Amino acid sequence: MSATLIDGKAIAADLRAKVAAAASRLARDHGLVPGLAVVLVGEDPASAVYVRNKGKATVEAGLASFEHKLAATTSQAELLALVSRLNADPAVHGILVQLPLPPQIDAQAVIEAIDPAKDVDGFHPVNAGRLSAGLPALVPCTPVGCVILAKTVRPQLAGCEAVVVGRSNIVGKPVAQLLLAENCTVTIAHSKTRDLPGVCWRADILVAAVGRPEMIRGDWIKPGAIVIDVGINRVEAGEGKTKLVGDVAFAEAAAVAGAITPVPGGVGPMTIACLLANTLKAASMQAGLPAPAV
Ligand SMILES: Nc1nc2c(c(=O)[nH]1)N[C@@H](CN(C=O)c1ccc(C(=O)N[C@@H](CCC(=O)O)C(=O)O)cc1)CN2
Repeated sequence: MSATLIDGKAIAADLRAKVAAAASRLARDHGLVPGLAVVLVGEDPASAVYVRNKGKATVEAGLASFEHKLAATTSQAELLALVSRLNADPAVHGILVQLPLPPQIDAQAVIEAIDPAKDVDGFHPVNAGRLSAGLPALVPCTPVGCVILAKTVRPQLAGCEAVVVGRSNIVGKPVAQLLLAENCTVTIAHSKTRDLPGVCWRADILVAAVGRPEMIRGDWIKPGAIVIDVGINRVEAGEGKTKLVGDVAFAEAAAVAGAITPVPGGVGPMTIACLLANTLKAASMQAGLPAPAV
């Protein structure tokens, strides 16, 4: 392996510590304790772990955590009623409904029911629109984490060729917008892209957010590129065991890239750290205070 390993766990810990320090100043100077409500519907084991980790990280950063666990049979109307109560609750500054949701619930309707000012996931069309217009917004956590990680290697991204593989509303599109805001030349590639290896090979910064285990091979990567792997795929590891792999074939890619994020321990931990930062920002904005720099 010749690439520098980008240590998402350490960078996320540093961001969480900065959020905790800013939260403590907010409480001391303004008596304001940012509150984050996380809603879990159903018993998906991975989602339950993520929600538990979010609650723990929230409390550790000195923020208030409100957890709502609903049965897998919860109706859309029941979930919308809870969102409406959280929108009206002054102790709740951020609302996150864990995805995926059970099939009887229309996730987009739920996202659109969240007050955009409390939308710490940054998924509401108002926030998505503001991001694409270059206006201040609550920005999705995983994409912000990707850009922070890339900038630890190359603080000035202006002029870089960036290729984002994946066009989801949650990662692909917002990360492309953020890279554009950094003055990168951005290509969004997807399942219908012709010559995907050739497109990836153009990238100084390659963001893989396609959700297919180890799809991006080492010989698709330009020597020296920064590779940010958003994929978290659980695959068979033999003898009845499983392991997590990203969307990038790590060992192959690490032999040619300049820097690369591992899975686990890369982008994943940044998602929760950026969620805390968004909650702090949302609480400050709702109180008419400037967003603390973290
Ligand atoms: N409402 C939302 N739902 C989901 C989001 C989101 O941002 N908002 N993202 C993902 C899940 N997610 C947070 O919710 C998340 C995923 C992964 C990690 C993480 O730290 N992963 C570790 C590995 C964890 C493991 O062992 O399984 C890592 O990559 O090191 C944190 C948060 C979908 N839903």
